[in-house]
Amino acid sequence: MRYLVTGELMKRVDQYTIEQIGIPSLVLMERAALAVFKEAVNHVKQTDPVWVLCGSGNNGADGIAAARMLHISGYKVLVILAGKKEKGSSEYLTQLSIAEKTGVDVVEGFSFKAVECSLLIDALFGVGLDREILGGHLEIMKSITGCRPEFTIAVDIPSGIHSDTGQIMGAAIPADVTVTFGYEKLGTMLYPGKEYSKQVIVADIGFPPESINYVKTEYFTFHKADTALIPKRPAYSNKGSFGKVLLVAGSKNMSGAAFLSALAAYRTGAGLVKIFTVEENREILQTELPEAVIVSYHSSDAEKKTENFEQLLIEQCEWASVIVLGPGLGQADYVKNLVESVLANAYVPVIVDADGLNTIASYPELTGYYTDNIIITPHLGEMARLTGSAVELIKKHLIQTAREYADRFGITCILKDAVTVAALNDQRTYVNSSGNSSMAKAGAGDVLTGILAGLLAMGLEGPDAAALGVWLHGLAGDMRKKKYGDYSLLARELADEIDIILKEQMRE
Ligand SMILES: NC(=O)C1=CN([C@@H]2O[C@H](COP(=O)(O)OP(=O)(O)OC[C@H]3O[C@@H](n4cnc5c(N)ncnc54)[C@H](OP(=O)(O)O)[C@@H]3O)[C@@H](O)[C@H]2O)[C@@H](O)CC1
Ligand SMILES: [K+]
Repeated sequence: MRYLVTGELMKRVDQYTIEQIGIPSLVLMERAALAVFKEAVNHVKQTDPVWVLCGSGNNGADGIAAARMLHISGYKVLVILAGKKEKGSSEYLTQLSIAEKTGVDVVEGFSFKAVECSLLIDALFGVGLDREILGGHLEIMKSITGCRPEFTIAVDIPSGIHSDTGQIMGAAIPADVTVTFGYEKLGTMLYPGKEYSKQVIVADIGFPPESINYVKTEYFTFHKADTALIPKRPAYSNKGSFGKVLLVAGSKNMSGAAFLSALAAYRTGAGLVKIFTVEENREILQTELPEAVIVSYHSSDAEKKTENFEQLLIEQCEWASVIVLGPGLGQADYVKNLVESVLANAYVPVIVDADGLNTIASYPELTGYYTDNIIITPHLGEMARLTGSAVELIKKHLIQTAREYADRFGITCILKDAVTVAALNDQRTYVNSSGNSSMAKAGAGDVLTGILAGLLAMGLEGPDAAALGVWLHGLAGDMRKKKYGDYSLLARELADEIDIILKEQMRE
């Protein structure tokens, strides 16, 4: 697991380390600058022109220190100061004084045109950026990016990217590499900041582990080693040992979503998967996935809410150890009865997706059935319908939107986008770092619900299953992309990749 921080949390880590632990600010800064210097020398020769754009805060101070290291090592470096010197932080003034005494070339402002820059070190704004960039700062950013530096290293975070949301604050400087300090910032994990940051290197500059415990960040992501969280399968077991997944899914002419979700639940390790669907789907699903148990109903009975239908549905809910509600249900009138009955009769984890969510959006009173057993998996459009907010606004505030909705109802909300975030019902927030655009395909969401169901069926706790499921789903996409590229992925192949991930996991 990797901790992530907002700008504010990072400042508190700095502060704690400096004030409580006693490591001087300039010592941290020296290590930060050294990390930037080490990256810089990988990209230029001593004769290449290097520019270091510096703001007047501590991000700028990092930049000046890195410039001094390059200068002492014989590189051709020019420090460009933006903003007012006299407003500079004390570290900035110290670094500037050292740079001047060591003979570093320093200019104030930027007035040259059509000159070459082999490497730009961007130290204009770090986590201190807290408002829209205007005036002189905006001008200098435009002029410098207009010179098209061959390679850019961002110090801590690309200048102009908000460290909490990844949003562009008026303008931003795109980087080829971002050297960030201590912990990765949310702003480099979320789009468009993720794209501006490109490759992110997290440099250890000496923050002691207690500093992150002290600030108690709720944000985290996973990496490869975290697949170890997948429950082991003991030898002395049977199909009942690994949980029973009930999929309430599919409608007339829509069986694909139910199939994909069921397949993924089995591939992830569930012992038994049952699909509760309309009679019209019985044959096709039995043919496509004979391993699944099919229980069917007539939509007319669901519409009338007949006693037999209710009884049948209650029996399925009692049988299940986890329920998926929604894939391919459609939006016919009877679906409301179906969704309501499942929500009312389920006492196990329920993953609500797709038309399950659209139904709740159409009948908001159904949120009255939400319990801490509920995991919802909306994409942006579904989230917009649930909250009444515009997609564009949600996109800009992914974490905040998911968090607010999850907290309001005490549920887990997995908000799916190019970077999926999961506001867990134990207050932690997972920000996904796996996955790629080849997964933007029909059916990929159904595979996710199946993976989540499989993990829950095997006994993983709701919040852990939610985060791990999202991670595995993206990892499957990344593995597939490595083998076959960007374009041709089919959703079912994600389920096949899960198979390979689990096999590797067993080997380790
Ligand atoms: N010891 C430490 O603490 C360590 C810190 N480290 C480094 O420090 C960085 C954080 O430094 P920081 O807090 O000084 O803020 P920074 O990002 O440089 O911003 C500068 C100032 O810009 C201003 N400003 C904001 N928005 C603006 C706008 N739109 N347009 C114009 N001005 C604007 C605002 O000042 P204001 O104008 O509000 O007074 C703000 O204070 C961090 O990212 C890391 O690189 C590392 O070395 C590790 C050790
Ligand atoms: K920066």
